[in-house]
Amino acid sequence: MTEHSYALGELLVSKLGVGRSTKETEQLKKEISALLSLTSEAVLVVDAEGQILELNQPMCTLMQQSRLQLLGASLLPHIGEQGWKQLKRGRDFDTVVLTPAALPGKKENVWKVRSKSIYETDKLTTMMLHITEGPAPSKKKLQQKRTIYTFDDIKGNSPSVRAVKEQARRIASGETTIMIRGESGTGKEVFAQAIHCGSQRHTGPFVAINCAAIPESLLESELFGYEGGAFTGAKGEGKAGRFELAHGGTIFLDEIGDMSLHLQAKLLRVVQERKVERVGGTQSLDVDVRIIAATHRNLEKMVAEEKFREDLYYRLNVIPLNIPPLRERKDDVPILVEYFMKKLSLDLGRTPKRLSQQVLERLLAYRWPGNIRELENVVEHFVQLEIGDLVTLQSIPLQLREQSMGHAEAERRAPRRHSSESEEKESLLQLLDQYGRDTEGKRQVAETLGVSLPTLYRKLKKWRLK
Ligand SMILES: Nc1ncnc2c1ncn2[C@@H]1O[C@H](COP(=O)(O)OP(=O)(O)OP(=O)(O)O)[C@@H](O)[C@H]1O
Repeated sequence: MTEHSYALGELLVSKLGVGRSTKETEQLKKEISALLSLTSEAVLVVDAEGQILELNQPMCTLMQQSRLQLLGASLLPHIGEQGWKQLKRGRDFDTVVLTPAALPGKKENVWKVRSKSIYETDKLTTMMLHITEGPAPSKKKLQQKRTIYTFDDIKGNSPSVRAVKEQARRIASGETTIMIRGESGTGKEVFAQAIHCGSQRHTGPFVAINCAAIPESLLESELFGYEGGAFTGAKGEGKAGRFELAHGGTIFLDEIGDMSLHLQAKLLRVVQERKVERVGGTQSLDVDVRIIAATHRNLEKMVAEEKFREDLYYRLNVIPLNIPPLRERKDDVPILVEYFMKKLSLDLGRTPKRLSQQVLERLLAYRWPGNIRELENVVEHFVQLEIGDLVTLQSIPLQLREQSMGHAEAERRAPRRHSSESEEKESLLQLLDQYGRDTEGKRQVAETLGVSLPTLYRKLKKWRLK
């Protein structure tokens, strides 16, 4: 036992030892100290105000302070007022996930705290806390658990979103092919999922494929499957394509405008006949699928330039659904912020934070080139990195600091905007200027926009910004 652990919280014993003789108190002191030193788990005792009465060495290591510094100090600076309230609200042995005040090099970690409270005539006197530290669950992990979106999950109250939701609800129950148009991150896949859920096919599979994210050479076999031995590296037993996998359900063909003319021809056959032929195969398989396609590209222009087949365009564009970009429905920003704040805080075991008026104004003035996906990322940044309860201008991400402009300025610039495509180029240029054009800069731009690095490179190539 160390010299310090003998000190064993004079404070603790002075509380627990009330009414005992000095000898008994001394004995109790030693026993508690010995007990805590026996475990390699981090354990802490606090009083009803959060003052640290006793703790063991593993707890000191976790808090990165010496025992002398911690004894008698308050726990509140380490877990925040909100964290303390959460703990006091929790029931005995519940696990409460708290964000510790940033410890050097451990910004992303959380504390899982189990507690046992001691009362004296209904009044809380002491709390025993057992703490384990671990990484916060990643957003990716949480998204893997994500269930499929329904219309109720599509947030936003602006007239344009209400209208498109209403239109989507009406067409969901049919079998018609749908073309969803909208910039990256506006929620095209979210709408496609909601339509699937609102259709007769909701018990069948929803299969999505991003035609821009998969190299041309692999896309064909991904979509249509292949027979064993069709090419070098092909699995012996062959593989079903996404169309086969979507049998009885819905297939979502994202970024359809990025498909090569060769594959467009193959796709046309499936769209017309609902039959697929695996690569290297000779038989046609019937597939019962509803097709929802999506793109952010100007397909009409592509058809005029003979980059997209006209016949396929008409086959796919039976019912067009246009999702407006976020900058055209700024009324939705506060609603979406609140929604993501609640959802991500819950997912990540954090306490929801409020936004200062200035931060809200910045969010409203920003142009959101990455749309709702970017907004979700910004809110996640607040949840993960802001320690206090209030998000202030100091903790907003870089792109909001430098790119946003006042309302008046935004209004003044609005009429000069061109098509959404050249908007995209302009936004990319701004972000590249901001983060730099080296690999790290590009990685940050991709993260800001919520797209993968290959997608960003594709966009840069498209706009000759490489
Ligand atoms: N109306 C909405 N309500 C709630 N969340 C939304 C809404 N729209 C989009 N999202 C969120 O934004 C994220 C991006 O949406 P989605 O993947 O559907 O965009 P997209 O338009 O298909 O993008 P891309 O073209 O880049 O594939 C989703 O993960 C979802 O969390």
